[in-house]
Amino acid sequence: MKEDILQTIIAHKRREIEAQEQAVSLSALEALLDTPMPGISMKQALRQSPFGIIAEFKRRSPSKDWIHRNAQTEVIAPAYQQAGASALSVLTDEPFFGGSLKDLQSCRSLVQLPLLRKDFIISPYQLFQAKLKGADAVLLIAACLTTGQCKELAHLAHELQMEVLLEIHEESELDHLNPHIDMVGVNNRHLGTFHTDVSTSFQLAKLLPEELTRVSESGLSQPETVKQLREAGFHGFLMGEAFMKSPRPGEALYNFIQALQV
Ligand SMILES: O=P(O)(O)OC[C@@H](O)[C@@H](O)c1c[nH]c2ccccc12
Repeated sequence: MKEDILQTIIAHKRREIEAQEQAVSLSALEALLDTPMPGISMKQALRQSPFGIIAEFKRRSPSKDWIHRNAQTEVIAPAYQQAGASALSVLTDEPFFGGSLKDLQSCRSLVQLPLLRKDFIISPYQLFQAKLKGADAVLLIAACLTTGQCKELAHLAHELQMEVLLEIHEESELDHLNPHIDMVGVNNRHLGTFHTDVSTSFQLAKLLPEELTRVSESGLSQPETVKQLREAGFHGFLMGEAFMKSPRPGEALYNFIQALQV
């Protein structure tokens, strides 16, 4: 039987949060935060850009292993901004993606773009961490949450002045939509099996609510595909590996944006 990697990651995540909470309690974390101030709007940035690329900082993944082992935020984040990214997605999961909250915090000090905390968020604790480290938006993955949990977390994210990107992979997960969702992302990769197919986005496009900012995620590498997705109604395009596998991800993004213009 194929092991479902998502279950493994979530089990790990629960233990990780438990340990973190033991070191610094939720109320201690809350006390560190003054009245939350609005962040930089990711949905606005995506709507305003003719390109809408959300460039991801990702060192490794369970499906590809190491993509860019020694990647440094100090080099890549400013280069992404310079190249024309609309927002940055920063993986903060350590064991499976080689990221950290430090990476997020570092990116905050380096760029003025909206930052998405990309992790497997299952607890309010992680939302406080995200805000404290400078996130403007958080990812909530429908496959990891009940509709009730999703609503509670999205509501808290808004209270903390962060926007919410809800990730879905199939039509049935649209039941996770609630009034606190700002953006809906269609992940072309199934998180359990890693199978990636861009037609997932094209198929779900017609079912996504008009008022939400729409993002297509994963497995994107061709400018032509991104152009077609835009025509299908998407505003944002979350891309990691296509750039990170290059020794100079900023340059790879620059070239990609050039190609979108022809
Ligand atoms: O590297 P890619 O194929 O361009 O994919 C980026 C991003 O969509 C992917 O990293 C991702 C989408 N949803 C996730 C949830 C958790 C971790 C990672 C992801």
